[in-house]
Amino acid sequence: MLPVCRRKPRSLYLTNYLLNNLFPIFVKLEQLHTLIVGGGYVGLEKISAVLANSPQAMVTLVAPEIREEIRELAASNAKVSLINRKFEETDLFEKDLVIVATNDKAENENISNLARARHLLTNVADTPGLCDFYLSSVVRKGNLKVAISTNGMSPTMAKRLKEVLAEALPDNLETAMEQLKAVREMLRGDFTSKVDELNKITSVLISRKEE
Ligand SMILES: C[C@@]1(CC(=O)O)C2=NC(=C\c3[nH]c(c(CCC(=O)O)c3CC(=O)O)Cc3[nH]c(c(CC(=O)O)c3CCC(=O)O)/C=C3\N/C(=C\2)[C@@H](CCC(=O)O)[C@]3(C)CC(=O)O)/[C@H]1CCC(=O)O
Ligand SMILES: NC(=O)c1ccc[n+]([C@@H]2O[C@H](COP(=O)([O-])OP(=O)(O)OC[C@H]3O[C@@H](n4cnc5c(N)ncnc54)[C@H](O)[C@@H]3O)[C@@H](O)[C@H]2O)c1
Repeated sequence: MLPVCRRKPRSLYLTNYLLNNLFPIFVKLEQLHTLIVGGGYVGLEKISAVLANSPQAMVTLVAPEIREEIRELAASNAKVSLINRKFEETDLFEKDLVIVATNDKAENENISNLARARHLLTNVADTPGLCDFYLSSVVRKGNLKVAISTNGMSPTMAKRLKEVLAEALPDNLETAMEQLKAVREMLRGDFTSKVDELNKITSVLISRKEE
């Protein structure tokens, strides 16, 4: 009989990871303060991505010119503030994350250096080499969220894969997750026996090829 939980030796995972060293995390943006610098097309793309995932995120956006769509987002969201001028270093005070998206490459680098000196996690939209983190393409099915990155190689590929995965993942996953949550809360016993039980119940989800 196959064991319920058959993990590959860790070294095999490590060889696969060598190509892409990004560490994926899921961030609670409503507990942080995000600064976006730039209010053009890319500023709009980034604030839309932030709010689509974290509608309660606290966001400040600074730019001398701010697109109308961003103004509309801010008008309907009390946690979004707009500052209508060029970036100043004081904008970095009390921020946790910074997304830099002006159309001035040298200024983007300057802002990223100031942010880095303050140990702020920074994304510079036009320069992957200056980014501490990348935004990802996101597939959402209820509580399930799958984030995709191509290691900066092709955002278009990430966007397409999102569409493929959104279609491939079944819609009833939410019900399955709710039931598993209920089982998880009901299970008694030590941690190991709970993990064994949950793995047994979910083994039907994985169709393994017999070796
Ligand atoms: C996933 C997504 C998330 C989001 O932004 O929310 C995202 N870009 C998206 C779309 C997109 N961006 C671009 C195109 C045009 C076609 C193309 O170039 O492919 C399209 C496609 C489109 O819009 O259709 C242009 C582009 N993007 C970057 C550069 C600079 C460079 O590469 O040098 C340039 C060239 C600028 C120029 O030439 O002027 C850089 C980055 N873009 C990233 C994320 C990070 C890497 C993600 C990864 O690891 O895969 C990274 C490194 C930094 C970052 O921005 O965080 C979002 C998909 C949303 C969705 O799922 O619908
Ligand atoms: N990462 C991505 O997904 C991606 C996609 C496309 C383009 N880009 C790059 O992003 C950059 C911005 O593109 P865009 O289309 O948004 O440009 P845009 O011209 O539409 O907007 C530029 C914005 O930057 C603001 N700005 C300029 N100087 C500023 C300063 N000192 N302080 C604050 N704000 C300032 C302007 O007021 C304006 O709001 C370009 O360099 C482009 O190559 C990145």
